[in-house]
Amino acid sequence: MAERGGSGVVPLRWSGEALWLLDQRRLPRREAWLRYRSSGAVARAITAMVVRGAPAIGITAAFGLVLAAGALRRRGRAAGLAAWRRRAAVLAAARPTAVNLAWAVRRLEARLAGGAWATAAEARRLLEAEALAAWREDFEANLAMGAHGAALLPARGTVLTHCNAGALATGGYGTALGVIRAARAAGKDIRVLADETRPWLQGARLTAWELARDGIPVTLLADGAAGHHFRQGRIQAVVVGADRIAANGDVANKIGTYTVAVLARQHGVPFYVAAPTSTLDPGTASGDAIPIEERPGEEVTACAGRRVAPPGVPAANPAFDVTPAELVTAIVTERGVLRPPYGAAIRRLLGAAGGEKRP
Ligand SMILES: CSC[C@H]1O[C@H](OP(=O)(O)O)[C@H](O)[C@@H]1O
Repeated sequence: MAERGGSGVVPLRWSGEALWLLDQRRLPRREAWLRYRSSGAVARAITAMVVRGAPAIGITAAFGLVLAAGALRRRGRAAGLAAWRRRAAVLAAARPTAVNLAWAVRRLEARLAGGAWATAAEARRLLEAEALAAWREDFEANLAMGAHGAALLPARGTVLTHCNAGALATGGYGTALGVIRAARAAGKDIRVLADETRPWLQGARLTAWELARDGIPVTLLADGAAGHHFRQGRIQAVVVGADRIAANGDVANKIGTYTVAVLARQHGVPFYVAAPTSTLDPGTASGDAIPIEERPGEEVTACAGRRVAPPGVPAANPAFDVTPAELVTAIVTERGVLRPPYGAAIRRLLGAAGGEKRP
C-alpha cells in the first residue's frame, strides 16, 4: 500500500497473526522490526515510542485491538466485551495527547457493537477489517492532504518543518512531509529546513532520514537556530503536523512548535498545520484542555543516550505544546483547507461528514 504514490516507508506491518513495528528508537542507524502478539505489548511499545506520531499510533492501537480479540472468548458476550474494553482502555492510555488513540478505540468498539458476530473469531475478523480500513484511509488521506497542501506552497522556496510528521508518523506518505512530497511531485522546487527537535530528535533522526531517502533537499537545524533563518528571510513557509486539534483550532504538537509559530508570525511567514480529520477533536473546546504528556526528564538530561547534564539536575520534559489558533494560517485536511475562524470551519467540515467526527 505504501508503494503507491510516495515514500516506500511504513512504520508498521500486519501479518494477520502479529503486528510488526519498525523500531523508530533505532533509526537512522538501524532498521529493526519488532513483532507484537498482545495488546498489552503494543500499548507498551506506543508508550516507549517504538512507534510514534499521532496517526501511526492510532493505527497501531487499532491492530492492538485486533490482538485483544482473544478476550472475547470469555463465557458470555457481556463478559467478553468487558474484558476486551479493559484491554482497549490500556491502549487508549498509552499516551495522553494524541487524540488518535481514543479515535481508534471508539472506531473499533463501534464496529464490534454494530457487527454481527457470535464467536471471538468472527469478531476478530470484523476488527481486522476495520483496522486495515483505518490504515488504508489514513494513507489515502495523506495523499489527498498532500495535494491540498502542495497548492499552498510557492513554486520555489524553503519550508521549515518541526519534528517528524512523515510516513513514519502515519500510515505512510506523511502529513506535513506529505505536503512537501506532493509539492515536489508537482514540480515545485521546495527545499526543507528540519528542526532537530530535541529531546527525542525526531527531526534529526527521522525527518532527515525520510527526506534524504526520497532525494528531497533537507538541511538540519539546531532547535534554537530557526529564528536566525527567519530573520535572514530564508523561510517561505512552515508546515507541521498535529497530535490534537481542539474545537477552536488550537493545535497541540511537538514541543517547540509554538515557538516556531510565534517566529513565523513575527516574520510574516505562513504557518500551516497538516492533519487528517482523525486528529480533530471537537470534544475538546480549546488547547487549554488538551492533556500535555510529560515524559521522563532523563530524555532531556541526556542526548542520544549519553548524559549531558550534571547528575542530580532535574529536567522538565513536556512532549507537546499548544499553538493558539490565531497563529495558524491554515489547517490542511484530506477534505480541504480550513481557514479561520476555525471553530465554524471545523463544525462545517465535520457536519458535512455527517455529524460528529466518525468514531
Ligand atoms: C503526523 S502527526 C506527528 C506528530 O507526532 C509527533 O509527536 P511524537 O513523535 O512524540 O509522537 C509530533 O508532534 C508530530 O508532529
